[in-house]
Amino acid sequence: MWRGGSNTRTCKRRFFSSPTRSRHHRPPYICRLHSRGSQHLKAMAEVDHLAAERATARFDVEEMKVAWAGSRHAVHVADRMARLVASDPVFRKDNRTMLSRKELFKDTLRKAAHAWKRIVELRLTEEEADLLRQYVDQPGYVDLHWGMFVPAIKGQGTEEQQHKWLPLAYKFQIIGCYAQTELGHGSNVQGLETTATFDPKTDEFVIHSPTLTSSKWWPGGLGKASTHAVVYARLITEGKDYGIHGFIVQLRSLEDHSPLPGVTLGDIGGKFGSGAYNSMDNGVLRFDHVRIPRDQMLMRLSQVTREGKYVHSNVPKQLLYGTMVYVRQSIVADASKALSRAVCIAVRYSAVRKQFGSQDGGPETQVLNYKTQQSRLFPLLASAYAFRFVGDWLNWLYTDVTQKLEAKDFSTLQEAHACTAGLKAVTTSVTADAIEECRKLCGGHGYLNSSGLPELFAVYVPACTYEGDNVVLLLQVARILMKTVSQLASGKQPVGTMAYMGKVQYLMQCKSAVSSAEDWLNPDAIQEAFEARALRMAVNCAQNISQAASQEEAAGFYERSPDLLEAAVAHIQLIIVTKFIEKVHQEIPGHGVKEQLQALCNVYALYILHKHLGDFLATGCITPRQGALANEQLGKLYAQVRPNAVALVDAFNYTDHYLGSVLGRYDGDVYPALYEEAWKDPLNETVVPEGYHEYLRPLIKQQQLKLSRL
Ligand SMILES: CCCCCCCCCCC/C=C/C(=O)SCCNC(=O)CCNC(=O)[C@H](O)C(C)(C)COP(=O)(O)OP(=O)(O)OC[C@H]1O[C@@H](n2cnc3c(N)ncnc32)[C@H](O)[C@@H]1OP(=O)(O)O
Ligand SMILES: Cc1cc2nc3c(=O)[nH]c(=O)nc-3n(C[C@H](O)[C@H](O)[C@H](O)COP(=O)(O)OP(=O)(O)OC[C@H]3O[C@@H](n4cnc5c(N)ncnc54)[C@H](O)[C@@H]3O)c2cc1C
Repeated sequence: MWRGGSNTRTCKRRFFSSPTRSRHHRPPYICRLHSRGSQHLKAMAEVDHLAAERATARFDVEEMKVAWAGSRHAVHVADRMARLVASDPVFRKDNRTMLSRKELFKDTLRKAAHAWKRIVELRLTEEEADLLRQYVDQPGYVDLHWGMFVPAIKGQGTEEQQHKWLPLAYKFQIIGCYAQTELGHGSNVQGLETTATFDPKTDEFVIHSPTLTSSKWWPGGLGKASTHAVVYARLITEGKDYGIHGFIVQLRSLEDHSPLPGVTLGDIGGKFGSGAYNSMDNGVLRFDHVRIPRDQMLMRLSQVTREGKYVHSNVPKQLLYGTMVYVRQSIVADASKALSRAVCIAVRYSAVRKQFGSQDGGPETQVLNYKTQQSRLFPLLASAYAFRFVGDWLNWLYTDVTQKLEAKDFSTLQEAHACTAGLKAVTTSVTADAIEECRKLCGGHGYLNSSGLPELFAVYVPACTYEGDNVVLLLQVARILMKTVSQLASGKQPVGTMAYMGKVQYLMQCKSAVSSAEDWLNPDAIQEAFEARALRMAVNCAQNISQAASQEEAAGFYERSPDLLEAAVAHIQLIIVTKFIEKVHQEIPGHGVKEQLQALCNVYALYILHKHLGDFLATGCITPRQGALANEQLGKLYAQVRPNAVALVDAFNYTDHYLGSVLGRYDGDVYPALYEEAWKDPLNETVVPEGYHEYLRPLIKQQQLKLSRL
């Protein structure tokens, strides 16, 4: 209903199975040991500046790739699609930040059309096509077409409507977007102002923008590309306002792309950063009494009859928000991709970059060997893995809930909302901050566009806002937490990710048994501390709300909202830690793979504990001494991660094309690439800059003249 270091054996398989593979898929250093193809390998090894790093890895990188991707099949498909994109000149993106907005938009249209052509020519499956688009790596109208327009019709359209509209969308005979947000309201969906008034005389809805603030504002793909939109508007029939509903509205002519009568359309203007999200035509849309047939109201959840009678099916009205739930779930999966890209760049570059001599006057130190660099970078590496696994779990939850909804079982709707909203908020906030941290970890060169990090940040950071502002979403989680706490007294057993709250008697008074740094390696110790912290924070909030506002619960919630945010974050961090622990408990094949994931899981959990030590201490879950022991163990774990760091990012299996970073190159040959890249800047097209004769020469001459007069 809602739908919308490697061993030689693996090296041999990789290398000889694919002799034409591109530079960024060079086999690991250890492959040099293999006799066949040794000349080729030797030539490559000469430029593999990270070879020594790869040789220190204590696990099977190929098997880690499988653990990361989810299956051998997933590695294989991703590898094929990534190489297909990387080898196609139309998909080049190294010049993107130097294009004007118009050039960039046209380039996006060209890439989207070419991607579609390749998808059709090669008869790619849906999975392959999704991956291909992902590796093209340029935000554009297709994201909204496939990511929101199609899912909205699938989730909210009747079978008849799906039958009519989906084939058109699947073949790109129409291009659609998701037009919900308005100039005046985004977070508050119930506050939207656009109206859809039923006219029984003509059996049509009249779509209208009554005020400036009711202009649709932000929808991606709306500005220039879309021919259709799912428009959210207040349904008015028989003089009554029935609130927000979805409607399929044609916006542009299918002949010449001009706006239809009564429709005003445009792009809302340039956005943060060069290149970046400016490839997307986020748009503005106004309606002046535009008429659409009645059957273009999405009628799966509720209907308007020919006579104008409103009928609501016997389903929760929140199903209207199903497309957002679907996309929030995808955004969580996407967070681990963005974070792992940034971390891959920062880890490789930190292994290449050297600063200051060693104590004994020997060679300079790799910056990756500085403990401060490790303590900033390795938690981010661990977070990338943590988000990857929680994203997989969330995808499972989403599929499970969808199946239940099909069977009219709505019991897990709240769980799906809380998990998608909360995980979307936490993973995107952490990822956005982490990309910026990776930029700083790369020093000055990280600030160059050619590092890939400024653009990655600029593209990623709106994820904290779109599909629900993160604060607004965390407050939704907090509300559900407060509801759950209030139900504990009545003996109602919480379920799903809230089940731990059922252990309230124990968790409210338990004391951690940790007495040595190693004790923090015990997953039960970690789990208990995180559960106790989350529950105690939630219970404290609930108590404060009831004490602070004896008159109104809503007023108390409002007063305590900053604390509630923190309680929601604690609950979501518990989910991430729990899912990572569960993952590590599974059977994981490959030499050393499980051990590495275990270490990363501990890094993730103990880093969060260290960062939020105040919460753990204030709620009395652990003592200051136990907090210090956790930090001590964290230091030991960083030392354990260090020799594996480069191989752990190699396991993401990203091509140099996808990374788009001279600092993150697979071969680590950073300096020639940086040097070469600089000369490509349009400013270097002429030796003497444009403007010299107008502005520089007269200035210099004027000063010279003044001096000569002295
Ligand atoms: C690899 C691919 C990756 C991504 C591909 C896609 C590309 C993405 C590009 C980005 C495009 C961006 C698109 C957009 O931004 S679209 C617009 C998104 N807008 C929002 O997210 C708006 C946020 N606001 C809301 O969701 C709601 O207004 C809000 C939930 C905040 C409040 O809603 P409302 O006022 O109606 O409700 P209440 O708070 O009073 O809650 C009432 C009850 O409903 C429950 N609830 C709320 N939401 C949901 C839901 N989604 N599902 C289920 N239940 C929900 C809530 O818990 C309350 O329950 P109770 O009554 O039991 O308390
Ligand atoms: C790049 C991008 C792409 C987008 N694409 C689309 C799209 O395709 N389709 C579409 O319909 N929309 C789209 N949007 C719009 C997006 O969904 C909204 O911007 C988003 O939901 C946030 O709403 P807002 O802008 O109204 O923020 P506001 O709600 O105005 O937020 C402003 C501030 O107020 C705070 N705030 C708001 N309410 C509360 C509250 N109750 N309690 C505490 N604090 C609060 C927020 O935390 C924030 O700090 C896009 C936005 C961006 C940036």
